[in-house]
Amino acid sequence: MYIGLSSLRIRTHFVIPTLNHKPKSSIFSLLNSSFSSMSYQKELVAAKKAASLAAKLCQKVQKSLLQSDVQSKLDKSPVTVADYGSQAVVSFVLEHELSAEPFSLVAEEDSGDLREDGAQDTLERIRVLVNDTIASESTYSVSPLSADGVLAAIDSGRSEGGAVGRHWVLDPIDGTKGFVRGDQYAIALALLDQGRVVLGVLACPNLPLAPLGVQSSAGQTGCLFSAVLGEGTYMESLDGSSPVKVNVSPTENSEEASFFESYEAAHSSFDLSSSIAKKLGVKAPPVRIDSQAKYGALSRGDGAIYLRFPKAGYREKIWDHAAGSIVVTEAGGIVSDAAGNPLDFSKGKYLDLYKGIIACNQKLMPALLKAIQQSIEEKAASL
Ligand SMILES: Nc1ncnc2c1ncn2[C@@H]1O[C@H](COP(=O)(O)O)[C@@H](OP(=O)(O)O)[C@H]1O
Ligand SMILES: [Mg+2]
Ligand SMILES: [Mg+2]
Ligand SMILES: [Mg+2]
Repeated sequence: MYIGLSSLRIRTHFVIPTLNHKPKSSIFSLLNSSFSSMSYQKELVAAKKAASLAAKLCQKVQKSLLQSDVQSKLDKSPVTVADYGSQAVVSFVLEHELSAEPFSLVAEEDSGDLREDGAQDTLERIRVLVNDTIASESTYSVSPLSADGVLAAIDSGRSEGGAVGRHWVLDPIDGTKGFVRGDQYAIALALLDQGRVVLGVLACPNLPLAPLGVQSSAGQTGCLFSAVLGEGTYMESLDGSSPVKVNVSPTENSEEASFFESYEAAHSSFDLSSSIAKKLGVKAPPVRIDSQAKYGALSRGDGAIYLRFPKAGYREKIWDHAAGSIVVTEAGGIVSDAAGNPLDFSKGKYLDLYKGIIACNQKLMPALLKAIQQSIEEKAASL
């Protein structure tokens, strides 16, 4: 359903059926039921194991990060030995655990820079990290990976994804800038089936188990979020605890809704989000944290809204949102572009979207879409 709002056609995404809120009969419910009859239990176990092991590697590196561990990619963004190591570990675990299935992985990193002259020491550091991490998992009795084996594991993430078949989608460290700063980051792994996200796992080693803003006595950190289509979202400790079901904030009152955005000002327009928050009457200041840890925190109701408005021309990648989006939708939330259109993960590595990405519960969405459109129009008029 669409409603006209100014010149833009806004999709009232809040009535588009999700598995939790499906109408009695529609093409969507038929589609959903055919997906929900499938079991992804084996894939879920493998994904949780892969993300948890990769998190171990990242935690070890973050504790004693060396200057030489951080490099710059061609686009000037940072990459570390932990990004590469995490990608190799996830790729190894998935292939090992799911060896009977065809394997396709769309992942952020590739081995190009590690094959350059002068990268041998960095590659050796990654090789040792990867082998130590795999050896720490007692169920694997495999011989250590060679440098070529590590490069091959990283490069098995070269798939383009798409609308046909199954594809894993991996961000080995989402929020590398946060990781380097010692702040939040996430290992984000999702599974696409026929272009749709059907499973997502987010390992957030620095996220407190207690809600943000609430001091727990133990102050334990390290959360693992997991979601399967139609089965809800669960959170457990990365150290191992029973998963608990989580839900997005139920608030209908936008004045009491706090919102998340990037820590990095270059990743999202803070001006736009501030104008939107003002229109909604939001009283709390923005909660700025790195990575898809924002989706995890939103899924358990720590805040009620996520706003992300990259600069014009920036193209969002599927690995930055696939796992986070299902973690939020299975917790009862909605994730869409700034016009209310659902995110389409079936088009390869990139997401085509209007202005940005937003998330909140169903009740807040109409007011949020209206505030966004008004703020965008005001900004355009002031230029
Ligand atoms: N100019 C830009 N605008 C929006 N996102 C950007 C960006 N430059 C990089 N990013 C993405 O923002 C991600 C981090 O998101 P956040 O701001 O929520 O922490 C990065 O993931 P990586 O750290 O995996 O490269 C990167 O993909
Ligand atoms: Mg990156
Ligand atoms: Mg990322
Ligand atoms: Mg990354």
